[in-house]
Amino acid sequence: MNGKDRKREIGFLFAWNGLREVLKSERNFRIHLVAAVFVIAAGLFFQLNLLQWTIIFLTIGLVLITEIINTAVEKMIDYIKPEINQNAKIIKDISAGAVLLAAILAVIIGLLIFVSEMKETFM
Ligand SMILES: Nc1ncnc2c1ncn2[C@@H]1O[C@H](COP(=O)(O)OP(=O)(O)OP(=O)(O)O)[C@@H](O)[C@H]1O
Repeated sequence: MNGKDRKREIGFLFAWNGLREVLKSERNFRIHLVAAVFVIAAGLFFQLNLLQWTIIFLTIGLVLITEIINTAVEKMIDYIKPEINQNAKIIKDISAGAVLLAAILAVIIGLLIFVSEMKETFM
């Protein structure tokens, strides 16, 4: 393996480490993951089409990725400004706001897809 490949592999390992850290330390991330598993199970039950699956996976990704970035922001603020500080508060609140928005969008998209599927299947 040449130096460039080795560097790329190490970079990948660091990134993987980051995901493991979020999984280990963030309860909300684990809750979102469990929710994603339920949504995928529901998708299999209702036999979603290609477009619906694409939207579902994009939405799951949006929620998980915003949660990961929010965690990075929180950890960065805790590192550079561990004491009570108004700017630290605003930065964390804005970052948490991104997760909230993604979660609200996910609920709306989930309702749009699954309510129409339920109507077709059960009514
Ligand atoms: N250094 C700080 N100075 C002022 N307010 C802060 C500070 N740190 C956190 N806060 C306030 O507390 C809220 C919660 O921050 P915290 O870092 O505990 O995140 P959290 O929402 O509990 O996230 P998690 O549960 O994922 O760790 C922030 O949104 C902010 O309003």
